[in-house]
Amino acid sequence: MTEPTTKTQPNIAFIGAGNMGGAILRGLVKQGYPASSLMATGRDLAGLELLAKETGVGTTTDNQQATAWADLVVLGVKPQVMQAVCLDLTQTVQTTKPLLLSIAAGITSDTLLSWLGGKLPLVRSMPNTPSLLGAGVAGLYATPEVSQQQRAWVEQITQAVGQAYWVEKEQQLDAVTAVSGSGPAYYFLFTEALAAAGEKLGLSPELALNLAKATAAGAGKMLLESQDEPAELRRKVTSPGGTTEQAIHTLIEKGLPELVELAAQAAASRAVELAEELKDC
Ligand SMILES: NC(=O)C1=CN([C@@H]2O[C@H](COP(=O)(O)OP(=O)(O)OC[C@H]3O[C@@H](n4cnc5c(N)ncnc54)[C@H](OP(=O)(O)O)[C@@H]3O)[C@@H](O)[C@H]2O)C=CC1
Ligand SMILES: O=C(O)[C@@H]1CCC=N1
Repeated sequence: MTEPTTKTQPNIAFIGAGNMGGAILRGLVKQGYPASSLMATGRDLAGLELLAKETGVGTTTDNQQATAWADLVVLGVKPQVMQAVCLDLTQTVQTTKPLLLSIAAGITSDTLLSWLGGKLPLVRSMPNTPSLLGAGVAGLYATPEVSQQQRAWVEQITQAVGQAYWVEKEQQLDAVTAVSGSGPAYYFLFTEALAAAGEKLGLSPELALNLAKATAAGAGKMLLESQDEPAELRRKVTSPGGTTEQAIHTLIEKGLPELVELAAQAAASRAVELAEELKDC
């Protein structure tokens, strides 16, 4: 067995560097993480070449080779291919005992470890794509085998691309998925809908989209930077008897809060379903 390393900047292999894994990897490179300590794998050689050119990281189609080199292995493939990827890595990880970091929705640590051949230090993370811009947020859950040093690695990497929050119970990651993992898509949908509404009110498509996008970005910045709670920020836009009041009244009367709750419940339920579907496939 390899001795646990005390490195402060571990070698990190991304097994799959697509939308999410690629966002974290690019975020790390932007934050100055040494490219020589990063490696990405995939099946598409041309895509890997482009990634290597853009970021300077090492690339390979050989998952075992990347895993054997790494102190920390990010499992960044889709849930549906995770089992095959893990089974192929069993011997390597049981020999070198790296820290595993799964970003897959749903799949539990028990299932992942059963595919990886038994006990290993494993963290499950639920990140989101704004990580690409250093504006991500992730929920993290660690299995008992994860050392303090390994927790520190995960925090360092996660905080290089955004905020990191540990959860006590693994199940809570499904709620994190429903709120922040999938969440960017909800805000994008709202922006699309607001832009479409602007068009219907007579704006050009370009202007309507620019207004909706800039408003989402400005509101997001206020949410992060203001001392006020969201409800207070909303109150400050809402003049009594004014225009906002009418819009907010319509959104609430037509059930936006209930709709959001239903959507989040659907996402969390899907995470549970995915875990069940994939457990024995
Ligand atoms: N997208 C998101 O917003 C979020 C996604 N996640 C999770 O991240 C994971 C990946 O999702 P996402 O990034 O969207 O998916 P993508 O399809 O964008 O990325 C998956 C990557 O895996 C690579 N891949 C597929 N098979 C293999 C293999 N056998 N060996 C190595 N690499 C492989 C693909 O590259 P190639 O085609 O070259 O093989 C691809 O780049 C999922 O488990 C998802 O639940 C979590 C939070 C947010
Ligand atoms: O849609 C998905 O399943 C993944 C997980 C969270 C965001 N994207």
